[in-house]
Amino acid sequence: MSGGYAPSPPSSLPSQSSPSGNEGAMRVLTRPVTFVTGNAKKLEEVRAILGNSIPFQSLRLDLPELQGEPEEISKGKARLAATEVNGPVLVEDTCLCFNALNGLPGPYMYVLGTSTVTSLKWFLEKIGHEGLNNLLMAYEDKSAYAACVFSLALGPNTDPLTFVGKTMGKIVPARGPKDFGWDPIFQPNGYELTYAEMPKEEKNKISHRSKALALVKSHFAATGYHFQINGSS
Ligand SMILES: O=P(O)(O)OP(=O)(O)OP(=O)(O)OC[C@H]1O[C@@H](n2cnc3c(O)ncnc32)[C@H](O)[C@@H]1O
Ligand SMILES: [Mg+2]
Repeated sequence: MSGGYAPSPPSSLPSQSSPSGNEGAMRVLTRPVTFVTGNAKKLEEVRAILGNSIPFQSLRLDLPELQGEPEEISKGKARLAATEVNGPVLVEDTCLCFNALNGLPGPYMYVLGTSTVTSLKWFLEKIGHEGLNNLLMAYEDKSAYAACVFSLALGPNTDPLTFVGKTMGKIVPARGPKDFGWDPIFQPNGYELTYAEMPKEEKNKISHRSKALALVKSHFAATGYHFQINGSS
């Protein structure tokens, strides 16, 4: 595990308390939220976007992903992560959706509304940026969107909450550094640069990830979770 917080006490389940008796129930978390991912670049972005807004640490773990609707994949990952960590966790699942493609077969593609959603980790490894472009060769419509579903589970056996962020754009031949997934082939609407060509701070202002995380931050602000970590109040 990495992150700025000391090792956790054994109990991590959220508890309910109402210290003054008239403020309603307040959730006390005895551990920071653990962001679980196998992807170092995602972690970099999440760290940069969250800053110090939520006490969090990270755990590098490649969780198995059940296929299904994006929210179900993300929730499934959160349930596995919460059991693994035995505490509050945040996970996310990202997908890239091609509006022109509908219902390509295979276990790693499924249809969401009118778009085809792919498990791009697998797809990227198999066919690369050029292959992804080629999928759209026969279509004039190159429009696409990047979507991100974060799931927050406060502990094992709790129902995860989901937060969705979406950024519209188009698929273009690869431009820019190739160090993060499909960033070189996604050009967000209103920009002449691909995600990969943009300065990181710029991507983090407009990305699917930052939009979903803005909702996560609002949730934390609105629910008033109280972190009581290692005796701190
Ligand atoms: O452990 P997890 O968090 O699941 O990490 P992952 O790399 O498996 O991530 P996903 O299943 O969500 O990602 C599907 C693919 O999309 C890529 N990806 C995710 N977010 C991206 C982003 O913001 N820009 C470019 N590629 C991204 C990622 O590298 C994978 O190849
Ligand atoms: Mg994954």
